[in-house]
Amino acid sequence: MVKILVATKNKGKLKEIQEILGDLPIKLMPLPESASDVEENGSTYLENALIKAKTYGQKYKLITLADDSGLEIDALNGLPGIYSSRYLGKDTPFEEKMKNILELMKNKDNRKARFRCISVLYFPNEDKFVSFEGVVEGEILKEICYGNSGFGYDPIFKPDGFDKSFSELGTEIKNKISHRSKALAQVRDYIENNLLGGEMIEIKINGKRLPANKYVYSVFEKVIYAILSTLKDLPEIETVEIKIEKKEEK
Ligand SMILES: O=P(O)(O)OP(=O)(O)OP(=O)(O)OC[C@H]1O[C@@H](n2cnc3c(O)ncnc32)[C@H](O)[C@@H]1O
Ligand SMILES: [Mg+2]
Repeated sequence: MVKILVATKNKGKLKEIQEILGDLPIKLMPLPESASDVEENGSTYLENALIKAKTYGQKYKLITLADDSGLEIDALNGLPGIYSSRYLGKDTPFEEKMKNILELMKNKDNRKARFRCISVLYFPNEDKFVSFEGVVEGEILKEICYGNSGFGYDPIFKPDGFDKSFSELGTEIKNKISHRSKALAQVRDYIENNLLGGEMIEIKINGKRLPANKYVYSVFEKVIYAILSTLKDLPEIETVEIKIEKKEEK
């Protein structure tokens, strides 16, 4: 089974990634508790996501998924943006960070904001990566609205089209519309098409189905054809069919 290391130290992020990609036939591996911190000193989300993905991917020698994300507030010229984690200090409680933001936003009419997420999938053997972006537009609320879920700045962010904070809306709704879920939808497509084999090959022998995906098929192609050509010549085998199906678009 394909193993993917989820390179985040943020438990809220990890939980969302597990919820969003959990149904894929892959094994998502969290970082060991002992994994050391990395300094996210890049100047873009992509650079920071790559620092995390490469550091842990090379260390643990696994395909690695990392994301760098942030809350961009128009009235604050895009801040905290890529500094979202470090804003007022990395270990400062989020309540304090949010109170500070609400104070700075006190007299601002323009409350437009967005969460942005850049997800990176890194392949240590080839030293290659793919990256995907997701954005959710919304507004900064006038007060902190805690709900039962979410993390970070969720209690002060209201996505467009809803009248509650991300924390109050709950995980199910957040995971359908969030920046992270939009980036991860593309990660999912990439995994399905490139690591799992997007096309299914179906082999029927005497009408009985023997399914295998394109990856299995590509590895065993020659063997399968050799077996099939042998089977074909056996008197008890009536038909041997090979059908390649395109997976339906979601
Ligand atoms: O780097 P890792 O270990 O993944 O965890 P982190 O919390 O440091 O994550 P980032 O470097 O991506 O920093 C993003 C900051 O923005 C916050 N953030 C990211 N996604 C969020 C979300 O979906 N809801 C609320 N806050 C979020 C998060 O709490 C961080 O403070
Ligand atoms: Mg971080």
